[in-house]
Amino acid sequence: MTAPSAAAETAARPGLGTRLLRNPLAAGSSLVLALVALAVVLAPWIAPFGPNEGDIADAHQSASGSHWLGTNAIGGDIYSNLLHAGRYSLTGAALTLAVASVLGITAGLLAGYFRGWFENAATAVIGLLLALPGMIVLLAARAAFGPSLWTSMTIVGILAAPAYFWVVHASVSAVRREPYIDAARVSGLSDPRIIRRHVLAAVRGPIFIQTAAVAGAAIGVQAGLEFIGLGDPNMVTWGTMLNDGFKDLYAHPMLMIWPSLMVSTVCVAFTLLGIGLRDTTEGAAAPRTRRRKRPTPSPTAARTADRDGALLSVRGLRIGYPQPDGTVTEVVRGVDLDIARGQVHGLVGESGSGKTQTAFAVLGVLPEPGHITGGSVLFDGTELADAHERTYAPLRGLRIAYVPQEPMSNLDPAFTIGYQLAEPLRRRMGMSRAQARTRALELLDRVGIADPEGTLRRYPHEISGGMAQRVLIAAAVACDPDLLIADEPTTALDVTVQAEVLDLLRDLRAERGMGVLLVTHNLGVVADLCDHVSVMRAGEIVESAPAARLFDAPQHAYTRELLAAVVDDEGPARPPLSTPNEPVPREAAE
Ligand SMILES: Nc1ncnc2c1ncn2[C@@H]1O[C@H](COP(=O)(O)OP(=O)(O)OP(=O)(O)O)[C@@H](O)[C@H]1O
Repeated sequence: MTAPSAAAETAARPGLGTRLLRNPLAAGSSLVLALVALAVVLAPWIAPFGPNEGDIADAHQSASGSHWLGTNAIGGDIYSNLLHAGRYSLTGAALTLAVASVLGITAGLLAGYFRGWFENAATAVIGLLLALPGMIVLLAARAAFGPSLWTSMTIVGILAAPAYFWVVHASVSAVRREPYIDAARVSGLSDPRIIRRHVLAAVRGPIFIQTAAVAGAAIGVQAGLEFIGLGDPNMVTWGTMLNDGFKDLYAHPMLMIWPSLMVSTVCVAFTLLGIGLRDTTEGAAAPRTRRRKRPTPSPTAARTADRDGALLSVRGLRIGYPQPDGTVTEVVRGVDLDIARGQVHGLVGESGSGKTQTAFAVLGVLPEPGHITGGSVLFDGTELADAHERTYAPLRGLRIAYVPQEPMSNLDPAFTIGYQLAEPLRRRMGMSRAQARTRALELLDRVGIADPEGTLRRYPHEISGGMAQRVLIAAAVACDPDLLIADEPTTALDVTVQAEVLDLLRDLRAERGMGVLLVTHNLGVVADLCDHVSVMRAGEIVESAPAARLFDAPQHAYTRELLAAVVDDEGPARPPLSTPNEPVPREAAE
């Protein structure tokens, strides 16, 4: 990750409101909608006449000083009627929006985030709604409940819910795999909070755009329904005005033109607002798409006693992925490892050897449908291998922390660094806003960030990769964890920053006495930091030894192969890539 320019480092991203105002489409359409809304809200005060108030003797008058837009067939003032009608038309559209958004957004969020049976049930119901012939339903409702604007618009809202559902479901399905969502979960935040703060923030752009589209459609549909006579004839709306005007279309075309103009203006303004919103929100808080392992609870394993006082003791860990043909592919096969307090245990091996899967099993965030098929993961006396989320709740983010591989992807682009550091401190440690801020400043200072105050105010795209990794380390150690799991914490960084981050981890380990599980493919990093090393290949640990011994006298042929690849004056290099997942006999050492 290269550092952005200084300008980019200090540039503050304007808020959504400011960006909207800078977009001509969004600003212009918002202005038109605001004026219309203001005029209809103030109708009782600014309209010279009440709704349909008039004298039959004044019927069909042309525009004049007393009737600015003329009068209708019963002498009602058209200008006043337009304003009064707008109240009902806009309220009806708001009702449709409320019903559609509450149903569609809630169902889309829950189905996209939790999946499972709710997703199946929700998609079935949504499919059913899409299959319903809307007009028949509205006609049936009119027959059953009589002419009612509110009933019609509620039904239109229910029928419009799928529009929200699909947009939100698709966005949540994409964002739920983002590392920053995993990171939020690993830091101990609850699902409702992650949905509210991180998922909703990432999908709000599509929701805004959809809202503008549904609002415009609701106004149009409502006018159309009333125009064909499905509305309440006692209520003045733009649709009923169209219906009245149609009766005198040829003799008095203006009776139709004025309400048509209002309906068209509002619909077009909503559509343009949607386009402006799309231009404004896209690329701002849009999630980066990168498929990565996803969290899920883990099942099955035997309970055992605490082993030799180790902080973390893994025995015979097996992880499998069910296949469509009913078999289970095991990607980790019988891993044993122990980590004492204050010890850095390196887990090395080629890409795909199962290092990250092992780390995720300890964290209880294996991606679906992966699960632990055997073995035990004992953390400070608590068995985690078949643990429920309740068991993890007091551990993840508090006693077991995680530093991920790609710093940028693990920070939520929609929130400032300060918010992302302070939120877990407030939620998990019960700190006040001021205390969390002070602690966040201390942490940023501790991890070597030169301008903690400024950094707190920045968004992830305004800091460099090295700073982002420091921020994530600060977040991980914020709650003074007993065990830190760092997955390739320096891979995404350039060499100088790598060295600094390793120094930082070494210092923090010494200060806090944390046990550290360091997942890496880089033997240089292992040599620099680890007390003990386990070498993984094809889902198995082929050699495990104190670091000094492993480097001096490697026992296994594969370890020697790895070491041979890094004996280079240039420094550490990637280990060789043997065939992944090829089973290696444990006794293959020469
Ligand atoms: N979601 C998944 N579904 C099925 N198999 C998976 C999934 N995630 C990982 N695997 C498989 O598990 C094996 C181990 O993957 P893992 O990510 O633990 O490797 P790793 O040693 O951490 O590699 P790297 O250094 O490249 O991250 C690989 O063969 C991989 O294909």
